Amino acid sequence: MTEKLTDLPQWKALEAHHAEFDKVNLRELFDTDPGRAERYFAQAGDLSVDYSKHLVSDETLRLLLDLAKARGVFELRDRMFAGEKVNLTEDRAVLHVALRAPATERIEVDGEDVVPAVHEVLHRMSAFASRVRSGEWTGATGKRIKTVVNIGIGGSDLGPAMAYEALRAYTKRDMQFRFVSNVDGADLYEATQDLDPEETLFVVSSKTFTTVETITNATSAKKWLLAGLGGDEAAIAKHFVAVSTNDKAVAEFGIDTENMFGFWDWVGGRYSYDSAIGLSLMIAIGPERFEEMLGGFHTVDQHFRTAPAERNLPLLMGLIGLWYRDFWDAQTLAVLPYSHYLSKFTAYLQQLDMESNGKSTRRDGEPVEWETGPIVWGTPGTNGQHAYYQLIHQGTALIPADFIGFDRAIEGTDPFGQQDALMANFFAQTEALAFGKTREQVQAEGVPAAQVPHRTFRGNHPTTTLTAPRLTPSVLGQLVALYEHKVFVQGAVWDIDSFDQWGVELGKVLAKKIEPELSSGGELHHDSSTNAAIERYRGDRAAK
Ligand SMILES: O=P(O)(O)OC[C@H]1O[C@](O)(CO)[C@@H](O)[C@@H]1O
Repeated sequence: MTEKLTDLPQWKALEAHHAEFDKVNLRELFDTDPGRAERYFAQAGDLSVDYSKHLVSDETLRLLLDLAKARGVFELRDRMFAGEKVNLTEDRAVLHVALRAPATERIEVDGEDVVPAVHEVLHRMSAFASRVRSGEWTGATGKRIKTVVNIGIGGSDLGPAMAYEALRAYTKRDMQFRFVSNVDGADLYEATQDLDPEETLFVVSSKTFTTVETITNATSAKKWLLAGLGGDEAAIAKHFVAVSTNDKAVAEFGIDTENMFGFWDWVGGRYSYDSAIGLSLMIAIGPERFEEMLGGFHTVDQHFRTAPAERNLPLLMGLIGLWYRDFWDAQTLAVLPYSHYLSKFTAYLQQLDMESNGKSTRRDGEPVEWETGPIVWGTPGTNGQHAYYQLIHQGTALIPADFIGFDRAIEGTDPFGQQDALMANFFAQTEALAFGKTREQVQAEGVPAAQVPHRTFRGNHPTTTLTAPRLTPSVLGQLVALYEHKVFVQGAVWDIDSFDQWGVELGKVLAKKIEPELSSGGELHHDSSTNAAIERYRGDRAAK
């Protein structure tokens, strides 16, 4: 059994440090330390991170790094990279890093080098994507494919959907890409109602190929296709491909395993969009761009693996997040990208972070006695500024926030030159959050006395300023890898298994039980609230 986190001297030192530090504010920290912005700055690949607007000092960082060392974060990192089974509860290796390893690298799982298989699948994906893009791959009636519909959910949807949106400027504009995830029939209906089945390709993405939502949507999509193509079952082979680790279930569903792109149980769903799960994305941006993206991931993998602790960005970001979560009782983390293309980035991070670190059981099965993963939320700036930033500035909660911005717009996407207006807000917000506006400053502006308290900003709200020259496929890969490894660092310190997700099971099992009850009219055996809610539903359902 590992030593309890809160019993460690390093933890206790941080508690004592926090008690002292609590009284310090960012104004003072900057006033008394002119070198702060320069010192609290690190880079990984194209990513620059200024963490000086955090409630940390040299001492805080030293103590946090001590904690990481005491917790064996580096050892666990090395074991992950070496293909050891660090996903304890599922007895699996955790090797998303192998998905972006160059062909020259060797990474073994159970004595077998997995890198050649990764590249073999990438080659098949590239060949297929190129055929669809060029029109060489046609539908059953000989028409070229104009729309690709990805059917998947969770990691089999959020990753490709987020990355498609992020890299939209690099996509093949004479094709359309849609992402269907919700078992609500409206999702598939809206995605297909204006499509021609002859020109539509479905990519059914599911690691397990048993996920109810995905199989339900894929079954309905098959009906839609067959209805549109005169019921010719042979057409399925030209309009359906699968991405999965489960070839048996793919074959049973009726998709030829020749048209299946595989991956492996050592790729977690939320860590999978750089595997074959990214097939629809690869069709959209092309194999070369996809490769650039993988290169970006790899750059940050290497950084995480080799950069010294004091400059190691995933480590620093993970530890600073933990500082707020465990010592300042900050319950949430806002991730605020100043890029319209990153509109789905925070939703993607929600699964990455919350499904990984939303745990309360230690690796040895005992309950944790400290806080674990934060609630991750946020939408792109500047929209959020006109909605919920009020609470960040003047509410009562402490909300650390990651601000993500770019020095230049993607070529051709800002024809009227609005990038400075966007980024002025980016810089303004982190400045306002950190330093606020004192009562004296407000008074000096001649504000009526009654309004002064309302127009005062206490400041001292911590933010990370993360920038890159431009949003490219490589930079997207770098960003995602940064957050993947940050989540890893936190899970390692918290002593939880960041790679299982048992918490999603109970609801799934109950839904399976309840679905037939909704139409059967039989006796119900739930609690009184659930029974009554189902009865009301049955009544309304019968009335329609
Ligand atoms: O790819 P699959 O097997 O359909 O799973 C989809 C998602 O469902 C989950 O298992 C959660 O229910 C996620 O971890 C996963 O990304």
